Amino acid sequence: MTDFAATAADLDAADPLGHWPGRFVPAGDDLVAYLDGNSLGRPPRDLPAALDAFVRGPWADRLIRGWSEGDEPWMDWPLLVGDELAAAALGAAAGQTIIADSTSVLIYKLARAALSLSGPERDEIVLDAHNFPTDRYLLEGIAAETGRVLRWIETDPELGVTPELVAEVVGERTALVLASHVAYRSGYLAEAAAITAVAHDAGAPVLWDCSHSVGSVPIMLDAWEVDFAVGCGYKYLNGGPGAPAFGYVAARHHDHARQPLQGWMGHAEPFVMGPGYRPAAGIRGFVTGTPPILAMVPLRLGIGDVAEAGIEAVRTKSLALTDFALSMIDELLVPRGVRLGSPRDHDHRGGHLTISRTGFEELTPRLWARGVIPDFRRPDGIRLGLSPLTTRFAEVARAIEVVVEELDRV
Ligand SMILES: Cc1ncc(COP(=O)(O)O)c(C=O)c1O
Ligand SMILES: Nc1c(O)cccc1C(=O)C[C@H](N)C(=O)O
Repeated sequence: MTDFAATAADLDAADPLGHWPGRFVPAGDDLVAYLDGNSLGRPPRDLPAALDAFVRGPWADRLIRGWSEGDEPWMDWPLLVGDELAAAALGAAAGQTIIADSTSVLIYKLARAALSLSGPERDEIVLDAHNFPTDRYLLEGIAAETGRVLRWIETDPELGVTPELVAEVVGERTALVLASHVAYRSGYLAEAAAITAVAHDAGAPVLWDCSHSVGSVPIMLDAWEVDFAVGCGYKYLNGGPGAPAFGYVAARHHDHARQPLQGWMGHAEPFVMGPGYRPAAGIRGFVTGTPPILAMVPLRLGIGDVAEAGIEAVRTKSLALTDFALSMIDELLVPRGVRLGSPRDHDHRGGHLTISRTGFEELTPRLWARGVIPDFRRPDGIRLGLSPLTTRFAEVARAIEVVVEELDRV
């Protein structure tokens, strides 16, 4: 039998990103393994000082003048921090990304903006039947609001969207395709460039939900000719609970796509406070209300961390972590009746793995009680989220050993 603890120690010792977990605030002594950084990332050690500096500096001193004065007036932050993320992790040129709102709100805004590009003859919204609930629910509402219908991509829940499946359902009635770059359950990594091309061949724009890839898997929005994209700030970007999301709109759509939440901060002249709405030029027209500046302080740190580590190095570590977990799953869990619900090949594997077995719903609280923190996704999946900057191989080894111990106890 393989000595996985020893292998993990070797992998940690040789890991070029091995110092990164030490740059995050340590958890209490009862935490054995945190395998949920794909749901909520960890706080960087520098964060308390950064928050303190922001509160005492720009906020306390500058007060309302902070919006318009200083090196980086807060009015600029949605675009400024958006550009920092675009450079670090999105493969997008400046001027196309904002930080604002939640992912759900940005899905609404950008899906409606995408639909504003076509006429009523394009009456179908194409989406993955197994996409994250908020994506499905939002588009259900948008379809009802705009007199369109949903057309489902019938994905295998243990895989995800493929160019072939998308090609089967798009056509001259397609107004929009929405899909997740990495599937929230299976971790399937979609071929974003190929799927975008399939949608474009049918004359439809694509909105990518990159919540489970941003900060973990390299994204090339410009090169893939993506139209719209969104993603969470609190997962691999470690922006903290409820961190604002990012929204990307390709420059070619700025003059044509209209988003529906016409707030004063997206107005061409917000402080004129005039009678009618006139969108600001460029990506600023996709901002709605006052930007969550305080919440961008941790997000900026997280984006800076990804930039410093390098997204390619992050991806290399991510694949090494999932490779290692897979070797343990195959040797220790498959013989105990566990099934892998995630793709094996690197080209289609995101940053997390799902393992399935009846009884996992009851097992999850027992793992949490022992300080091993993955999450459970119905009907029978335990999701092992392996966030490259914060997860050690030793944690993976210990977590899977605890799963084995708990399975053997039953
Ligand atoms: C694919 C995907 N989209 C969106 C969200 C969340 O959106 P929000 O932050 O608005 O809750 C999540 C996770 O919660 C997700 O996994
Ligand atoms: N966003 C979450 C939240 O606000 C509370 C608890 C969990 C979450 C999640 O991140 C769910 C997650 N997007 C998922 O992939 O299941």
